[in-house]
Amino acid sequence: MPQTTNAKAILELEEVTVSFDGFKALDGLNFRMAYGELRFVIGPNGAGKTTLLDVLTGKTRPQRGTVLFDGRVNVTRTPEHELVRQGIARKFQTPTIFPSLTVYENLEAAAGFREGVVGLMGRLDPERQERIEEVLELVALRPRAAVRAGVLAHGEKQWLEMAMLLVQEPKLLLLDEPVAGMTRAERNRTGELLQAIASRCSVLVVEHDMEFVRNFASRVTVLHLGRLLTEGPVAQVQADPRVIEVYIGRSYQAEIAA
Ligand SMILES: Nc1ncnc2c1ncn2[C@@H]1O[C@H](COP(=O)(O)OP(=O)(O)OP(=O)(O)O)[C@@H](O)[C@H]1O
Repeated sequence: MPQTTNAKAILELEEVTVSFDGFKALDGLNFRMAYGELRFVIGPNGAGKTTLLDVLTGKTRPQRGTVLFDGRVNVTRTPEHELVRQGIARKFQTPTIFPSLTVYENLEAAAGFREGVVGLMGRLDPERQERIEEVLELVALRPRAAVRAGVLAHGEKQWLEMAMLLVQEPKLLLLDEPVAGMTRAERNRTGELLQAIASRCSVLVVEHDMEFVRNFASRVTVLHLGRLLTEGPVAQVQADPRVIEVYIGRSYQAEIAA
């Protein structure tokens, strides 16, 4: 019943407040995301973007507000490892791959990880092998499957790490500045990849690179001072005077109008 599924939110935050010694990194934040969305979150430095990701993974616990994942998981009261098990995956900027293992072995290790199976020593069942094959295809790393991960290019390492998260079949993938340090070609490939990934799971991307956001985002959320400033299609958000205002003095010409 796709209609029902689409209507349901993968994420629902209500009035979420996170204070650090009285300073509100998130200040009554309301945020909703539907299943299958590729959502970009932008905002000036200190807007609360990283704090939002920290709340979603259970790393930071809000003082106020509710966070509901998948219509049933009370995020603020669930241990971090349980949130991973429930399907929230986060990719940090620095890849955490095993450099001395091949691309395929990295994926085997990741595929075995979720169920506590020792993927490196034993054989994976056919279902997991099939999942690895599928994901290799998706991230276009099939030709590199036998290559040691340590020698991959920067972009390829990032895609491998995304693939390692995808073989664990998350419901929600959180990405923190996925294109930082990438070449233009790598950024374009990553944009296409994120759109493809969104057909398998919901994706929330925190991003600074405005050109990338313009090229690949459909729906954008703008945070400012720990609150939701505005939200909507990328063109509408870019033209919003409030968004222009908060970016002025922060290289607006370079970041937004380039
Ligand atoms: N552990 C902490 N202790 C104290 N203050 C913190 C802590 N974590 C974040 N902050 C503050 O909360 C505010 C929001 O930080 P956050 O990192 O979420 O912003 P951001 O939007 O991710 O910014 P950036 O784009 O610079 O990464 C900042 O002013 C930051 O200094």
